[in-house]
Amino acid sequence: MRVKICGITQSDQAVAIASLGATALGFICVPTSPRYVTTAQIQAAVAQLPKNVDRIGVFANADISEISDTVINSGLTGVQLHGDESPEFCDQLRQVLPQVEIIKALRIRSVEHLDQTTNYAQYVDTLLLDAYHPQQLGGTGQTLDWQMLQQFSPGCPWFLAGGLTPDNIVTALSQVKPDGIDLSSGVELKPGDKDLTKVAKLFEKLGR
Ligand SMILES: O=C(O)c1ccccc1N[C@@H]1O[C@H](COP(=O)(O)O)[C@@H](O)[C@H]1O
Repeated sequence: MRVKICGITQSDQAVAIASLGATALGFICVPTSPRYVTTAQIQAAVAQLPKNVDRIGVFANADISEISDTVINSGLTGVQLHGDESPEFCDQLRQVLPQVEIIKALRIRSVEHLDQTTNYAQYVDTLLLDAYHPQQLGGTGQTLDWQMLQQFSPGCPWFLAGGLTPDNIVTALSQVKPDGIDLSSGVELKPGDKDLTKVAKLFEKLGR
């Protein structure tokens, strides 16, 4: 199972988290986020990472040229679209960045909202389900209703996100069978400052 730790702002923490076992690291490219990092900061972190660790840039309602410039200049291997991007937008982005993993994040309000995942499965590599928050786009620490996701099988690989922590991950994975998990605020001291003790506890709980 893939394990993505998101909201990395410091190169030394990126290296430490990769060596603890993360298979992907996420960098927030949304300027309003307290976890926002510049292209130069991503470049500095990425330069020190082993090649087998995926480097994902998180965007929300950015235009294709901005995403493409950031990917090319910082060495990202994937993009996570966390805003209101349409399936057509995902398809256009894929034409521009054919080698880059496209992850569409959907913020799920209720079981009915799960239906929209079918519109995206053919245009993206991976889906990511996050909890809905009326004011914030992500990094909220709010969990999804895991029971509602017991039968979830979108036709492409998917990440479970939203309020996951070392303390609730075993319960979450006893109910849901995603291809990957994504954690941010649940392994932080404060926004953008990862707690390496919590990250180590996560991998211990995962039996790795
Ligand atoms: O973390 C942020 O600040 C952020 C800002 C804008 C879009 C997405 C963001 N984070 C993503 O939110 C989910 C869940 O985070 P949490 O575990 O509930 O704290 C995660 O995928 C982050 O990539």
